Amino acid sequence: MKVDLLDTLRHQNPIVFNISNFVTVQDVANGLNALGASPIMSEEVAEAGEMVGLSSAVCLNLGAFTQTQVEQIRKVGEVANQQHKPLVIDPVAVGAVAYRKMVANNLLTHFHPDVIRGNAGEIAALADVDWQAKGIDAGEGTGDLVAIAQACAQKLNCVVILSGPTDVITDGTRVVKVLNGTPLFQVHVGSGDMLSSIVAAFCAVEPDYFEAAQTACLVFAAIGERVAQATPNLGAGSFSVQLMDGLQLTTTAQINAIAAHQ
Ligand SMILES: Nc1ncnc2c1ncn2[C@@H]1O[C@H](COP(=O)(O)OP(=O)(O)OP(=O)(O)O)[C@@H](O)[C@H]1O
Ligand SMILES: Cc1ncsc1CCO
Ligand SMILES: [Mg+2]
Repeated sequence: MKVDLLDTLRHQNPIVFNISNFVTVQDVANGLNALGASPIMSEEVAEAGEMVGLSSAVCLNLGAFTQTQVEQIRKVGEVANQQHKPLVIDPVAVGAVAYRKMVANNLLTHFHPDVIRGNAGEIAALADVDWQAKGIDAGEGTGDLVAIAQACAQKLNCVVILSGPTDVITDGTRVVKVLNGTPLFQVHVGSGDMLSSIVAAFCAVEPDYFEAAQTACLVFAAIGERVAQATPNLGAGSFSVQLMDGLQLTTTAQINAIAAHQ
């Protein structure tokens, strides 16, 4: 696990272009900025080419799109592929809303993502595995999470992160699990969106996207775990503030000291 990539990221300060959702856009911008990347957002299809051109990675969040935004998402994904910029997709709630799954599957015929990051309900839906997703949350299922993540990665020929209490990262064959984290992530809407954009930031500084994805998961989960441990009785509001501080201030040595992965 290349935790030192965090120092590279902070040194390079890569621009990450995000199409975010209106619910969590502030978290995504500030999370990236606090960690050491440079976020930029846009809702205008006419500037898609320039936006991708100035960025070192792109993250497309499918959290709350209109039909106009779907056109923009498709254009940005196509341009990212043409310009060989790393492309991360966050398929929010595709397991809970049939329309979203149809839109996501259609988008995936127009461009190829390098990494897909979702919870169990979302990754199961993209892999066509039976699962009871609950809105934006993972929901419940009985399937083997590693097998589901691998099936999704093989089907879509990309790296897949199936996040949750344990994050599963796979390229379809190799599998790494990140065991760090805190249940407080679940009481802050947008934890997943932040992680997806941070995955893109690591892909900007590490061309092996399997490595970039696992490092992003470890860094994010370990920082959350560390801030949760540091303050007893932390609640949802203070956790999100402490998490921002942690993203900015946590060192690679502090992450290495608690890193738990297999
Ligand atoms: N119970 C838990 N214990 C430890 N870490 C967790 C737990 N649940 C989620 N996480 C961590 O929270 C982060 C976000 O993952 P999660 O699977 O919750 O995304 P999500 O469902 O898309 O979230 P969101 O609704 O915020 O978009 C990951 O770093 C993951 O490791
Ligand atoms: C709550 C919510 N609804 C659509 S997107 C979103 C934020 C989590 O992605
Ligand atoms: Mg999510």
